[in-house]
Amino acid sequence: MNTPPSFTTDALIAEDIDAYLHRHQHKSLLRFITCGSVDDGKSTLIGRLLYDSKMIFEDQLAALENDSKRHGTQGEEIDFALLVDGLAAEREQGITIDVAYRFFTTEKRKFIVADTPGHEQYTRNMVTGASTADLAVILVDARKGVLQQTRRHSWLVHLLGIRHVVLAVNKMDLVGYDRATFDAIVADYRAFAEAIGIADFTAIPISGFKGDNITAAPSASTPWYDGPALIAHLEGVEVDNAAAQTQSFRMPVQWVNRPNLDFRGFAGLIASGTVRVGDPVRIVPSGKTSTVSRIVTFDGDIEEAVAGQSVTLALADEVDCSRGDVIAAAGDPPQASDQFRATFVWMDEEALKPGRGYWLKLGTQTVTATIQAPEYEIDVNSREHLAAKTLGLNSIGVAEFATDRPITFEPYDTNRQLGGFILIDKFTNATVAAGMIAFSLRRADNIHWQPTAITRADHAGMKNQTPRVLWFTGLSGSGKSTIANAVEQQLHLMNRHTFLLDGDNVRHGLNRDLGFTEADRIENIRRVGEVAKLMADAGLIVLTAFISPFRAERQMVREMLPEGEFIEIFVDTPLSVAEARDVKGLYKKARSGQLKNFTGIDSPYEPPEHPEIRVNTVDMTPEQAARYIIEQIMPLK
Ligand SMILES: Nc1ncnc2c1ncn2[C@@H]1O[C@H](COP(=O)(O)OS(=O)(=O)O)[C@@H](OP(=O)(O)O)[C@H]1O
Ligand SMILES: Nc1ncnc2c1ncn2[C@@H]1O[C@H](COP(=O)(O)OP(=O)(O)O)[C@@H](O)[C@H]1O
Repeated sequence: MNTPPSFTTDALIAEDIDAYLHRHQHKSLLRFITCGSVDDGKSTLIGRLLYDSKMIFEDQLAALENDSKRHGTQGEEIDFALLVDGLAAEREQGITIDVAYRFFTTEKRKFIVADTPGHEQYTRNMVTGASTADLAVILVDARKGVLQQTRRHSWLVHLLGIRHVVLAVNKMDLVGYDRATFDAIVADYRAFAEAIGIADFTAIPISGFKGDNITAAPSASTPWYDGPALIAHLEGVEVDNAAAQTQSFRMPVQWVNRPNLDFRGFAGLIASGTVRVGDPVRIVPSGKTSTVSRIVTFDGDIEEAVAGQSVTLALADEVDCSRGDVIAAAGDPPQASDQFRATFVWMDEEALKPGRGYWLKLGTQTVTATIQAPEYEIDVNSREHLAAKTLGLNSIGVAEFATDRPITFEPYDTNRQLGGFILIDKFTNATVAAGMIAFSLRRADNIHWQPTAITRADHAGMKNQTPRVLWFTGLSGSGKSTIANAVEQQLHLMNRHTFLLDGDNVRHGLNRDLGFTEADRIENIRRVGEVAKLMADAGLIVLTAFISPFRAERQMVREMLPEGEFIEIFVDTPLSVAEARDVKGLYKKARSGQLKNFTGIDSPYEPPEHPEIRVNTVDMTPEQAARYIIEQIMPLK
């Protein structure tokens, strides 16, 4: 029989508070998640863990006893599920809908458990809970065995890099503690686990409700079971950074610590490996090398530090290194690339927009990333690959990513911290996806930025002007082309070197493969932005006349250019006026349903919030509007 683990008692708090706190501070921490369906008894199990570890305060306990009598499903006994299903809304629905983090502790270890919902739609919450966990407890109802949901959760757990899995076969009391039932479920799960690459798992027959094999094993009802109790297993499982410590040294720089002129250090959390004073290191992506001269911590200098420690490194040489860089073992640095392939989970109500720029955060790095249309979506139930043009809420897919500057990373399989990222919508600031990098694309490794001898300043200087991009935006028929034409003519008369890129014309050549879906419009503007940038690099004053209906893409082009070079001109013509003009008869077609996705009718237009210039074509003639614009942009030099 395994020795039952001893939970912390409150006695020590009263006797010697310092000893109590010291003991708690120096215990290791295990983060784990529980996955299971609403009825698998997950909340009851967590409630029991909290209850048995005495981490519930007295008043909460009293409330629990009251609540159990009122709402509980367990008669006069305490309903542990109520402890966990804290939210009123959840109680009403009878399901757990968000990730709840609970803390408890035993004599040997501290625990943070993320309770993730089992409900079909909530992949997002599950991913959130799993992203920081070292272990997953997958609950199965002994009466039902391995279900679709068990398989889905197990696959996600594996995908997210959790390498320790406990299969908790719950409600054994309801199957008469039958060994054959338990063995059959374990055999069934083993076959599945092997197929998806879960190398090993620990199966434990339990009853969260009755308490069997939770704190002591074997329980009197399962004399045939010779494994550990759940708590003993959680206390003993080796998840300290053993693996991370054997890998090569990497530390993403969080900030540069410069308290005075004599000291400059780079602070961060060591993601993997070991670093010693005197070690040669390389800074990625710059590639500069140096040697560690000091390792400074809160408690003074140390000779050696390992994965999981927060330290400040001082280097022997004055090298450029700032937030977002990674300091790594000189002989085995991680890669830096601006194109890679990744698996990602979409977590926003609004679907992925291929081609749009999102903030990508990886460790301490933040860059702009654009995502191509997914190569495929993965059916989380069957793991089949499905064709997909985008990803919606809770979908998982694989796609190629491109970033505006190289980021330093490692494949997620090797290093969760340097391979995992999130995507953030630039306008709403919502976290819209979580992803795992698979590998850098070879084409990114083989394409290098070629420095040219004649710079953009040389080009502009030769033309004796400052490059600009005059970006006209507005509804179809608002007057973009007419006014842009008039502006170009006037600039031409002033001996400026200009070029006008017009929507209709570009769509006949460079962009003739694009239509008017959201994704095509995003790609249209991306390409036009790139061309406008090249022309500005050549020293030209570029005028563009595209509807460019989305703020995000206009912002993307703005960010591609040096500050002040992008001038957004909003041709602010009301829809009714543009429609009345109907130069090309397109509004008529759109209204009659012959033309789909027409801007302003059944496709959105997002007006600029802070355009540099706004022209009102109701009050101004095209010539007046053009003159007004010229006045605004003068002196152009
Ligand atoms: N569905 C639909 N919606 C909007 N516009 C349509 C559509 N179908 C064809 N056209 C014609 O294409 C011109 C707009 O192309 P753009 O490249 O400026 O559009 S976008 O910026 O990609 O949204 C636009 O030209 P302008 O009238 O000069 O704006 C239209 O003539
Ligand atoms: N004040 C004005 N500014 C611009 N265009 C005007 C104005 N008043 C009338 N128009 C007419 O509106 C139409 C605008 O068409 P166009 O310039 O092709 O718009 P867009 O390029 O935005 O689709 C033209 O026929 C133009 O003569």
